[in-house]
Amino acid sequence: MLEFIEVSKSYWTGTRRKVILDRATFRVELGNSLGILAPNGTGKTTIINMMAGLTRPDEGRIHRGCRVSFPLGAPSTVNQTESAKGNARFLARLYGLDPDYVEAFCRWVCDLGEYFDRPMSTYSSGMKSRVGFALLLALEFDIYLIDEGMPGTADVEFNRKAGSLLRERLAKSTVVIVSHQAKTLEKFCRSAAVLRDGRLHMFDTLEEAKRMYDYAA
Ligand SMILES: Nc1ncnc2c1ncn2[C@@H]1O[C@H](COP(=O)(O)OP(=O)(O)OP(=O)(O)O)[C@@H](O)[C@H]1O
Repeated sequence: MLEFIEVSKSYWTGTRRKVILDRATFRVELGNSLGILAPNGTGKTTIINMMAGLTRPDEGRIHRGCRVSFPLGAPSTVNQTESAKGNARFLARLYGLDPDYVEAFCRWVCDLGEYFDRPMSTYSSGMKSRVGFALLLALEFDIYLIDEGMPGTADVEFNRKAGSLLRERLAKSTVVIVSHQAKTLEKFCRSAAVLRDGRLHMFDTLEEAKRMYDYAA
C-alpha cells in the first residue's frame, strides 16, 4: 500500500507560489491501479516523483508499505553520465539483487551492442527508452509508477521482445499512471483521480473522472 497523508507541495516561481498539492490524503491499495488525470504543467511529474521518493513533500507524510518502482518514462531515473551497464549494476545493488544477473539481463533486453558500456548521454531517446524498459523488467515491484504512458520506441523488434513483456507485467501489477489524456489510462486503471488546483479528486471509475476532467477543461 502507498499512502499520502495531508501532503502539500508548492514551488516558488519567482513571483508567486505555485501549488501542486494542498493537503492531499489518499491511498493506492495493491490490486487497484490508479490513473491520475492532470493537464500539462500542473504537477504530474512532481506527484509521481514524490511517490517514488525522488521529491520531498513540503508537509505531510508518504508511506511506502511495499516495493514502489522508480518512474518509468522519467529521464531522472538514470545517471546520464554512467553507462547502461553502470546504471544496471547500481540499481541492482540498490534493490538488493545480483548485479551480474541484472547487467546480463539488461544487456540482452536492450541489445545496444557496444553502447551498453558507453555513457547514456551518448544514447538516442529510443536507446534510453530501451534501458528504462529493461531495468523495470529486471527488477520486481509491487507498484509501478508511470509518467505519461509507455515511453515510445519505434523499434519494432525491440517492442516485440521487451514491450510486450512489460505490458504483460504491468497488466498483472498495480500501476499508478499520470497523464493529461484519459486514453493513456484506459489499459491499466480501475480507479482514477483528477488533479485540479492542488486538489486530487478521487473517483471509483475512470468514466466518472473523465466527466469531471472534460467538464473542467
Ligand atoms: N524545482 C522547481 N521550481 C519551480 N517550479 C517548478 C519546479 N519543478 C517544477 N516546477 C513547476 O511546477 C509545475 C509542475 O511541474 P511538473 O513537471 O510536475 O508538471 P507536469 O504536469 O508533469 O508537466 P508536463 O505535463 O509539462 O510534463 C510546472 O509549472 C513547473 O514549471
